[in-house]
Amino acid sequence: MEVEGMLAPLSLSAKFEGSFAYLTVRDRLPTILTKVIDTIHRNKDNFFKDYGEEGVQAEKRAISFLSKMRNEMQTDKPVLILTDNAEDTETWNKYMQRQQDMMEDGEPVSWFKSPWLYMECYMYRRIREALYLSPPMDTFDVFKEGKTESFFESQRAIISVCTYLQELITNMENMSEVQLQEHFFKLLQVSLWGNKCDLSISAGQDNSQKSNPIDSLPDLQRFILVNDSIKVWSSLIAGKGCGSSGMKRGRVDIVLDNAGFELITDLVLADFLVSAGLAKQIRFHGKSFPWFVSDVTKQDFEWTIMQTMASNHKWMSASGAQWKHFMKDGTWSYHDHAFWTSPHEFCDMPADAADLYAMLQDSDLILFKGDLNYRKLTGDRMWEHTVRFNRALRGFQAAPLCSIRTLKANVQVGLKSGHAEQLGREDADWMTNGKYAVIQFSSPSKEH
Ligand SMILES: O=P(O)(O)OC[C@@]1(O)O[C@H](CO)[C@@H](O)[C@@H]1O
Ligand SMILES: [Mn+2]
Repeated sequence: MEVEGMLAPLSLSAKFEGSFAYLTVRDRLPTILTKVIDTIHRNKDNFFKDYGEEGVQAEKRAISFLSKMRNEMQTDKPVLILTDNAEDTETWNKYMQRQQDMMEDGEPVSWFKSPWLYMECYMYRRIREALYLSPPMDTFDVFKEGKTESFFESQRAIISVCTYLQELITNMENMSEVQLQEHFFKLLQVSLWGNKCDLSISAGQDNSQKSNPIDSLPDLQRFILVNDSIKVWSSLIAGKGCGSSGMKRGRVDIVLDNAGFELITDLVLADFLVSAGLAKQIRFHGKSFPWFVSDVTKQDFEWTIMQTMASNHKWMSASGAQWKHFMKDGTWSYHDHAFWTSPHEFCDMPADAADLYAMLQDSDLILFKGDLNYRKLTGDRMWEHTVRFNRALRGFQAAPLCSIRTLKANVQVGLKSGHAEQLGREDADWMTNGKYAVIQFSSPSKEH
């Protein structure tokens, strides 16, 4: 799928001392691991209550696996193959071989020498392995507490977006296309800024939404570096038209990122798309095991809808009830695939997850939420900032797609000449502090 004659730039890596990748592997990842160990330890009594002595042994075993990994990471030991014989174990081990083949002078793949994207994903897969090898703890979500807290701490913001949605739906019939478009732009931005609330960048510290998200939009506008909303709108309108001619069916795929407030903003956006007739079907894609601290799993997805329904706020519970209904009648569906919890760049998808690629190809629009998805779309590489987004996708063109992301890693393409330099002068951390954002669109019909 790679465009001929153009090599991809180097991967971001902790081998570049002082870089954000380096600081993440040196500081943030061990902090996250320590919190994971602490969470498991704090739940010891519960494991005993549920499983007796077997539960206590499992707790010890999991903690010992995780402490060992923390030590390997901090002393830059070679990365180990996975031994848990899960559905994706072989793929992961093959990927390690691929990385090994790319190492200079046959040096072993290791935490501080290999691509950051790979090593960070690998840490979450190893957490999974530690639990998998410690039954009956294999289904325990070490990040559940944090995700639940972040949901409850964003209650007021959740109520305000649900109220906004319900008022919008009540008045929708009399709205012109221009008015609908305006509301779409607003909800897309609410979903964009929802991405500030991830728990990986804050190493698990509270990062919930406190202010009214709709009121904050005008002040935040100037932090959106690229805003392709109008192109996203056009592709929705085009998808709608195709439905009647029997081509595509008004399908929108949302590749989810974080649970908590961000997930609510995605559900509100999805509800709006269906209620306004801009989409007939929404497919949500989540993770098949706990990932990057706050990412959505099936359990989180279902829990969030149930909690929203159970609220004693009228508009919040009405939203939850509507979402449950969408799930029940198939208008909405939830999917997971091992590829989303793999270390692959998305340009690998046609070769490494052909079934998922084929599924995405019948979408009218794919919305990729969050920073990690942007890193995987662009391969987490040191692209020049002026390189076009289409080029950085390196052939990943399943369908029209849009990345909605606050910047939390040193990769950003598609900027005008001079823009990155200006940002660098104003704010040295512009690429990693989550203050800036992009809504970046790419369509397969455009040349690379
Ligand atoms: O994908 P998300 O939730 O927007 O961000 C996840 C993330 O915060 O985790 C890493 C830090 O550990 C960052 O590089 C990355 O941006
Ligand atoms: Mn995330």
